[in-house]
Order: sequence, then structure tokens, then C-alpha cells
Amino acid sequence: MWNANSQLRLCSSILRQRIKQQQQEFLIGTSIRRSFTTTEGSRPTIIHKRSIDILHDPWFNKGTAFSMTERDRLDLRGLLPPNVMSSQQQIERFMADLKRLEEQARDGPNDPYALAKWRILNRLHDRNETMYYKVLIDNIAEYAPIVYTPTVGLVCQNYSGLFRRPRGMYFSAQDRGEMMSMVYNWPAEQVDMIVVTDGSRILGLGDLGVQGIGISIGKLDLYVAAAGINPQRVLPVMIDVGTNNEKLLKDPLYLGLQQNRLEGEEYISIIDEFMEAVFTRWPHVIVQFEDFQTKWAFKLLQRYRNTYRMFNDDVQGTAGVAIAGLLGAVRAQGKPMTEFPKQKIVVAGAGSAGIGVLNAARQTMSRMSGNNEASFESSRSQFWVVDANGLIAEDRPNIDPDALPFARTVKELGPLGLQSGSSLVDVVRQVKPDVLLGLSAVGGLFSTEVLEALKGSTSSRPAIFAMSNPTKNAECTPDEAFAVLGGDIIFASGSPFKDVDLGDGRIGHCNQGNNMYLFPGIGLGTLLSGSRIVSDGMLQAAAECLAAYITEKEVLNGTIFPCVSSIRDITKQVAAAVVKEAIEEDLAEGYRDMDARELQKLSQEEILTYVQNNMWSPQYPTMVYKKD
Ligand SMILES: NC(=O)C1=CN([C@@H]2O[C@H](COP(=O)(O)OP(=O)(O)OC[C@H]3O[C@@H](n4cnc5c(N)ncnc54)[C@H](O)[C@@H]3O)[C@@H](O)[C@H]2O)C=CC1
Ligand SMILES: CC(=O)C(=O)O
Ligand SMILES: [Mg+2]
Repeated sequence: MWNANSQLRLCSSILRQRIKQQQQEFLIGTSIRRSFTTTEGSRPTIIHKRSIDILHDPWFNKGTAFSMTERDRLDLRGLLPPNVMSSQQQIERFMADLKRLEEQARDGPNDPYALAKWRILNRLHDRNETMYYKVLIDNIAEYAPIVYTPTVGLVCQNYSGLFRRPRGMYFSAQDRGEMMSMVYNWPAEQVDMIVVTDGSRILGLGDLGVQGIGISIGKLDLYVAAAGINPQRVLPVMIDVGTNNEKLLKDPLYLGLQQNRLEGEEYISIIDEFMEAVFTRWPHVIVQFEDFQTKWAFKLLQRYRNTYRMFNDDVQGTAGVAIAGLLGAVRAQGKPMTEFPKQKIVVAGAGSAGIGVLNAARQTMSRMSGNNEASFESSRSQFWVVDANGLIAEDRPNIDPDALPFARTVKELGPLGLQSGSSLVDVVRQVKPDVLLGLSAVGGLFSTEVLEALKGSTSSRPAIFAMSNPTKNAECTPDEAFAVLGGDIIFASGSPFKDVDLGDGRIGHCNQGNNMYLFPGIGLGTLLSGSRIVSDGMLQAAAECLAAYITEKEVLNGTIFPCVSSIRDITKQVAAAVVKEAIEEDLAEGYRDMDARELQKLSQEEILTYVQNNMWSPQYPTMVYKKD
């Protein structure tokens, strides 16, 4: 339960973890405890191929970094230029090429260059995975916007043209009855993480059909870079049930099924078949549902969450990140987090993301203020929800059942001069909210008029969350927000923006409020705990860990989310919090040689070491050839 003590407990435990972590980094390689000393990636790699086949396999290829003895041992001599490069030299050569593009891009339009960078990185991904992830991890702040939002959106939009080598698996409506055998076509014996999409709502770009595979690939890049999931054990998946995108339906070069989306039972039976197939081959896999349109996101989550190791990133990951940000916004006002239940929050957007955030925020408020039926009921009145048809009130016909709990009563609205369907600007003007949160996918929705209305906020430091992706869908830019409201606000956006120079020596901080701060840790923590499900408690633990990661000083300076360059560290902490919660809930069944009983005995610090030691990092392994 949330109270001042739990807040303190969290902050001090994070501090303790950081100190321990430094000690542990020193200790790795020495014998801490048999059961969690094997560092991921330190074992030699057994390969069953030789010669040119190795160079064409991105999982094993080291390119010019193969030593002369390896070249002899693996029949590679003469197939590479003679100069053996270190992995660092390889990266320098690659980066010099990539940077040339940046020099040209400095004054040019942004998008084509971002796409060109993606192509260059993707080609590296195709030929040498180890080097690709080394480049990504070492330069995550620079390249997350290329492999992830915003450029990944552009990549999905242009995927038919960009497609060269296949990556991941495609299950289509034509594969009904075949999936159980098809799944064995994937070459890896073990898969830890699947990210699956049906392409129906890719970021805020709508239905992109089969081209949505790009988002599964981008999310899994972060799983490898941030969570240290072994790249040989990730699987991007696209389930192609058709598309309702008229442009794609008419495009002769479109790569997917050119039919309207299947609906109802036909649709569900395909997703069911896919789930059964992947969990039959890999019983311990974790499946992240990504960018399913709202009408299926909730239904599929309810259908599978108690049976399979799965979660929906847009509903649950986003909710956790928003909670962490909302608590940060309370602290940024100089108040304790426990004041959160008093915040007035206007949410624009009642889709999978908006409703996910609303449910989680309401539960968090309720937990903080009594954790009973009465507190749950009363916390409802802190939210005003506006969608494409304006303010949601109970007298709206055919109200979406997921939004119904947040519909305002006509009685409540009367004194404010509001009614069902009132515009966002009127709602903001009358409610005077502490927080204005956008998950609407409508770029520019927080217009100058809306931001002007927020000047009436009763908060000393109103918060604006323009969380829609990609960049052009952000409800407003930080420049717009700071220009209208001045420096005393908190700003977060789903896609990255630059900080704003406020002109008086101060900087307006632009936080990136994106589920990337949670999903990799949720996945890794679930994997390492061996929990059969992803429980609400595990998700809550992840959100609390993220909330506590930011120091008091940072929060007061307007920082409510960590910087992207610390994503690997925050992911490790989140994963450890998830493992700990799974142990406490008695869900942890163990992973590899760490069984449930061993897990139960670990201290908090030991859990962190266990997580760290199981994170893959991009180092070339020693290779040993064995005949099949
Ligand atoms: N920052 C992050 O981590 C995340 C951001 N998102 C973003 O959230 C956005 C929405 O995602 P979903 O909820 O799945 O989409 P959705 O399409 O299901 O929902 C959009 C909602 O916005 C409402 N809307 C449309 N026009 C509006 C207007 N003029 N005023 C107010 N509301 C309006 C719609 O009625 C609907 O309720 C996307 O852009 C997505 O990229 C989603 C997940 C995570
Ligand atoms: C970030 C994310 O998951 C989305 O925009 O859908
Ligand atoms: Mg998403």
C-alpha cells in the first residue's frame, strides 16, 4: 500500500541498490555464489557450420574480427581481408560511415536522413548482430529514435519498399491449421521473448497491416539493448489477418494479405492458434502484445493473461510509465507522492493506452487513500475523459464499456457548465486540472487555446503529458508548452524532443514518457523469476521502481523520467523489482539452474546481481565447431 513510509522505503532501497551495484560490478568474475555467477555470454559458442556459411549468419558473424586462429579453425582463411580488426576498430569504421550522413543531414530535412540511418543500421543488423547491438547499446540515446519511435513509424509506413532480408515470423489467415508445425520453422531452439502485433494500430499511425512487423522488431531491439535478452532468443511476429487500410488494399506492391481484416470468432481463433503453437514449442516464452487496436487489446488481454505468460504493452506498460510520471509530477510540485489522490487529471484519448492509464491511476489513488471500496469509488471523481466526441458523460449513447467507469454524471457537470461532448478547451478551462494527459494520436490537439486554458490550473506546476507517437502525433511540442505556460510546468512526450532554452538561463526539460522504460524490465523480470503469469503486483512493482529512480533534486528540476542513456540500468532495477514481487507473491518458479527455492533465499542485492549476470552483452564469443 502507498504511504509516506513506502515512498521512503523505495527511495532508500534504490540508493542502497546503486551502491551495491557498484560493488557488484567489481565483484563479477569472482565467486559470489555458485548459482548466479555464470555471466550471460561468457560460454563458448558451439556452431555447426563452417566457412562462408558463418559469414552469412548474423548470429555468428564477427566479420573482420575473426582472429587468424579462428580463421584457420573455421575454414575462413582467405575469405576476409587479411587485417584482423578489433571490435572497437570495426565500430570506428562503421561509425565514420554513419557520421558522414549526419554531416550531410545537418541542414537538410530530417525524415529521409533518419530513414537512411535506419537502413545503414539495419544492414549491420543483417550481417553482424553482435556489432549491431554494441553500436546500439553504446549510443542508445542517439539511435533509440532511429530503431524505435519516431523513425520506426516511418519504417513501418515504408516497409514494403524497405524489406530486404526477412526478420521474424509471419502468421497469416492463410496459415490456419498450420501454425503448430510452422512454428518449428524458426531456427532457434529457445525463444525467451516474442513481440507480436496484428498491425492494426501502429503507434499513432493507424492500420499498417503486415508492415507493422517493424514495431515488433523495434521493441525487441530494446529488449536486447536495455534488458540484455540474448538476440538469438527473440522473435518478432506479425499476425496478418488482413488490413482495412484502403491504400494498402489497392497497392500492388503491398506485401500482406489484400483482404479486409477478419473479425469476431474468426479473428480470435487465429490468435488462439498462434498462442497455442508458440507456447507448445517454447513453454517458457513471454509474449508481449503490441499495437493491437483497442477493441482487441483489452479482450485478448483478459482472454490470455491468466493462462499464458503475456502482457499488453500499450495497456499495461504505458499505464506503469504514466503512473511513475504522474507521481513525479506531484513530487515536482514539492509535495509528497501521497498527495496524488488529490490531483485533477484531464485525459484526452480513451483508447487502449488512455483507458489503461486511467484504470491504473484510479487504482493507485485508491490504494493511497484507504484501499477500500469507498476510496476506489471516490477516486473516480479525479478524472475527466475527453475523446473524439468530446467529454465522456453518462448520458452519451452507446458509451464504450471500458470508458464507462470514468463517465461523469450530468449532476456533476451542471455546476461547471459542462455537458456530455464538451470540448477539450472548455473542460480544461472549467476543471483547472493539475495534469493534462494526451493519448489521442492527434498531433497538435493541445492547441494554443487549450494551453492558454491550462493557465487557470490550480496547480503550482501543471503537468503536460503529450504521450502520442510518433513525433508528429504529439499533442503539443515542448516549445509550444513552455512558450504559452512559462517555465513552471512539467513536460513529457512519448517521442523524444530537445530540451527548451527558456531564454532566462533556465532550461525547460523535456522528459520522454514512453513505455520503453518498463516493458524491457517487465519481460526480463518475468523471465528470470519464472513466473507463469505477469501479475498486477509485478506490474505495480515495476512502476514503483521507475517512480523511485528519479532523485528529489532531479524531480524539482523538472526531470520525471530517466534519460535514455540510463535505460540499461533502469531496466535492470525494474527487472529486479519484478523478480522480487514474483517471489513475494509465490509465483516465481525459477529459471535455468536457479530454482524456486534458491530464488526465495536471495536478498534484494543478490536479486540484482542475479539479474545483471543474466543480461547478455555484445561480446564476441569463442567459437567451437562441432559436426551436426
Ligand atoms: N508514450 C507511450 O508510451 C505510448 C503512447 N501511445 C500512443 O497513444 C496513442 C493512442 O493509442 P491507443 O489508445 O491505442 O489508440 P486509439 O486509437 O485506440 O485511441 C485514441 C483515442 O483518442 C481519441 N481521440 C481521437 N481524436 C480526439 C480528439 N480530437 N480529442 C480527444 N480525443 C480524441 C479517440 O476517440 C480514442 O479514444 C497513439 O498515438 C500511441 O502511439 C500508446 C502507447 C504507449
Ligand atoms: C510507445 C508505444 O507503445 C506506442 O506508441 O504504441
Ligand atoms: Mg505500442
